Amino acid sequence: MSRCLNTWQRCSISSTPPQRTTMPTRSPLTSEQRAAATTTANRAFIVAAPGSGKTTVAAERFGVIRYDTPTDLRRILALSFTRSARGELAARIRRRWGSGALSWPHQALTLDTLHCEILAFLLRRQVISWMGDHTELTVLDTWRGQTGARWMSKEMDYRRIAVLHGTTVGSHGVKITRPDYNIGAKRHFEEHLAAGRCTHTEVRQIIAAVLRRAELRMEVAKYLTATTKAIIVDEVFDANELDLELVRLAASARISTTVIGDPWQALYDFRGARPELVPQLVEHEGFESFPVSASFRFETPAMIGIAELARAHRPIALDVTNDATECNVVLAHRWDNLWTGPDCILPLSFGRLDNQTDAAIALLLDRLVQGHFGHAAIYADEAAALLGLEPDIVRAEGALLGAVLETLRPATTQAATAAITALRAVLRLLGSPRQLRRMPEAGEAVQLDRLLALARRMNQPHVVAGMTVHQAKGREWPVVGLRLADVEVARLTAGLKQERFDDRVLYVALTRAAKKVVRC
Ligand SMILES: Nc1ncnc2c1ncn2[C@@H]1O[C@H](COP(=O)(O)OP(=O)(O)OP(=O)(O)O)[C@@H](O)[C@H]1O
Repeated sequence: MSRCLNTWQRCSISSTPPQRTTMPTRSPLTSEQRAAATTTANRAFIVAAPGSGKTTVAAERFGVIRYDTPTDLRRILALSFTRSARGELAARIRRRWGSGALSWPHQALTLDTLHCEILAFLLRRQVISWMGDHTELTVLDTWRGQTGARWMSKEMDYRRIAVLHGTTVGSHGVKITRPDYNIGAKRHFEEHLAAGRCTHTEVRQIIAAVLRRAELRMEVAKYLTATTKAIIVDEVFDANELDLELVRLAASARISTTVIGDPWQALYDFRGARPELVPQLVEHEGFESFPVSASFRFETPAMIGIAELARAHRPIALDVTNDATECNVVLAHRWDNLWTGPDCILPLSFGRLDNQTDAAIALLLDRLVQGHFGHAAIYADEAAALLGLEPDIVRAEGALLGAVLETLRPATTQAATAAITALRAVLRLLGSPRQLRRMPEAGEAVQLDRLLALARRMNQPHVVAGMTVHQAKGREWPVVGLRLADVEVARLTAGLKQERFDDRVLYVALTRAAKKVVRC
């Protein structure tokens, strides 16, 4: 759960100006990278191949604009689409320019956080009003677990969406277009709104409605112009229509606007990414283009060749390894593809948490992942939240989960059944208000399989981390293993096409390796 803060006061230019720090020395960039990072163009479009330094250039440009105009005290905003991408961009900015680079008012944000910030400003200023006159909202990632929420997949189902009636936020029923956790009953939905509670989806719906109305759009433009000198949007091909509309607004408000991306790496279809709209935006708004072509990631002729073949839509055949531990990481499109692989692959998640037993087993996985790799499993915090637990407390009491893992070690069905009983007791000890209910037979079989999969991995001398391509985006390793379904092998043989989503996933997977990519 994230609290939507009203950041107007924090961002107001009338508040304390940021500390001026000495500009650090810049690292060597290629002439293409330098031209892109230092351009004085007010609208810049940096289009680049994988490993050619998009994030490097984004971080460089952040500091160039931040430190080269000391008289303008408005913020520089580095924007990306997911928390992990935002984290990577912020880390690169700090590494390049020091931690002061992101001191107030300068920020690295997700687009979703920017939407929340704009909404909070509009509510504070009473440009629009929320049910119950809330000016601060609790913005959830999902409706899941909230009163009235259920999984909706049938086209005949209606879900509630947030709309603007005049300048007041209300709700409306619409048919389901994609399956998700939603609220169908007007009463439940509006009770949440009246309590100041919504998800990022409702925030996006309201901001989209605001931007469609000229007088309200003008208020957003005024807010952004008053607070923001420049925006730098990394991975712009992951933007949805609303994100692109905000970019358009910033550019037309004369805010320095830099967008950076590679059309081959657009992966966020589930968030409504519209990569095909980026060229139109760039052309209509008169962005100056800066290609960045030389790749620094690929250290071997084999990797340079694979990246070239992929972009040229030519067939690719990968070597197969029988020993996945020679890889630094193993990637797959879906979590299931990793769990059906060799036991030396330890995937960092089982995927979506559908019930409390899923969540409890995810905590066991977290304990195992922490032990092997020294960091959390993916969705571990969500698992704790679903069980009504604080992630820090779960981690502090890790020995309890460690003991449950030990009961699993014999890797038998009896051991797995005993582990579930032990897990119930541990959740009670940790203070979980939830109880693991008995599941239907099919569900229980899935959970026992998961526990046995954990047990087999506990008994491996070496394990290698497995993650999905979405998690790996923006990152790199020396040797990368891929778990491919037959249909994906066929796609590689046929030659990848940029306009196919599944092919772009394969492209991102192939291009994470510096030295070698193999099938395993
Ligand atoms: N001019 C340069 N000289 C040396 N190394 C560089 C240079 N520019 C980038 N690199 C290195 O190349 C690697 C890839 O850079 P970066 O991650 O910025 O590329 P990217 O285009 O964002 O990658 P991708 O989109 O494929 O994730 C990094 O290890 C980075 O440090």
